[in-house]
Amino acid sequence: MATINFGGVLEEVVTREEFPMEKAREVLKNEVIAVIGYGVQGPGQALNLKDNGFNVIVGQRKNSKTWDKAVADGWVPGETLFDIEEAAAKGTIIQFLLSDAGQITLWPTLKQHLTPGKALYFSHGFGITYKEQTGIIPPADVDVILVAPKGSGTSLRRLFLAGQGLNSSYAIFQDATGRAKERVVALGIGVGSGYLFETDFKKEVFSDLTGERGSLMGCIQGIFAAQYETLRRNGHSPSEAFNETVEELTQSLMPLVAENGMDWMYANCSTTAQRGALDWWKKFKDATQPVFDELYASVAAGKEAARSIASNSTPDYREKLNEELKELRESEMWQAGAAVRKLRPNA
Ligand SMILES: NC(=O)c1ccc[n+]([C@@H]2O[C@H](COP(=O)([O-])OP(=O)(O)OC[C@H]3O[C@@H](n4cnc5c(N)ncnc54)[C@H](O)[C@@H]3O)[C@@H](O)[C@H]2O)c1
Ligand SMILES: CC(C)(O)[C@@H](O)C(=O)O
Ligand SMILES: [Mg+2]
Ligand SMILES: [Mg+2]
Repeated sequence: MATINFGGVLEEVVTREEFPMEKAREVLKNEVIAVIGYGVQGPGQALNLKDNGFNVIVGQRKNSKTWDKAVADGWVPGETLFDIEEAAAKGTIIQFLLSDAGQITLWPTLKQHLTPGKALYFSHGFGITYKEQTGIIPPADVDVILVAPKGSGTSLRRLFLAGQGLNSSYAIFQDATGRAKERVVALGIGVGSGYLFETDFKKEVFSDLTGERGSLMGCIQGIFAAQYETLRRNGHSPSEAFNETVEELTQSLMPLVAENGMDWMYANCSTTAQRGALDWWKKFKDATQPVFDELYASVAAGKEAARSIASNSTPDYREKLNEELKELRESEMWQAGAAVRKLRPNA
């Protein structure tokens, strides 16, 4: 563990220097890692583990699109690809990577395969933290661990293929074997994490649900839509409104923030822009703070979990989500975006 100062607060971080891939392979050399579910995280984690030299199998529903995707990705039926129950029976570490709602349906089946000494692995604190709603209560004689990549499974795989990594949170809920720590850290390194930040299941799910509903996904779309509408109402063309709301942010300014922070990005803009941004950011913070507080309270009360479980458990949940995504895609702002993307000089 390295002690690192985060803005004045000291935290322990696991690094690849102290826990290299060789050590991770040694720790897991006798394990069969069964990745259950092949949606977004499933492929990223399973393929990274396989390419890193771990013993991995995939469990997926037969006769499904994702089964075919797994075959196309190189998993071999009967050798490294099985139906869910068979994979769960074979695995000594079970990576439960169905959707959070799907985990509830599968739980009664899966728990029968959690024999003593196995490890149950999650990439989200959801199932365990909201146990009153999910019914996911593991037996006492298995390890219960978490590695949650802080980003999309798609990015986890892309960054791995680019020779980089994506940082993850890790947590131990239950250490039945005395090996939970080495297992979880080895898995974190194996799935392609760069650094591993310690947390617990509850903190992981509360922060993750807040982040994706907030600044990462929900809030960002809301702010884009509001600014775009203001510009359009005042007679600006769709291309001008989109460029000034989204394109410049993703193409020019966010890479500067990612590289060296907000003040660095500001410093690379005009003093006119700096004056305005420094004046206005606090107004935006004050306007949105009550919404963030409401959001966190809803997460902590289990209301976001209830909403997600109810809506993602209906037989047509995927079609319903796709309908709403289509509405977003077909809005003028994102249609303008599609046209703007085609005009990127490097495209
Ligand atoms: N998507 C991400 O990049 C991401 C990032 C970090 C953590 N996570 C967490 O990782 C886990 C997996 O997320 P995901 O986005 O990969 O999941 P997903 O929504 O893509 O679903 C994964 C698989 O579950 C299957 N599934 C859903 N309901 C099922 C059911 N009733 N029976 C059998 N299979 C069913 C789906 O067909 C799919 O193949 C979740 O706990 C999620 O919160 C996801
Ligand atoms: C990729 C995210 C948003 O970080 C993850 O939390 C998810 O739920 O997909
Ligand atoms: Mg999430
Ligand atoms: Mg997340």
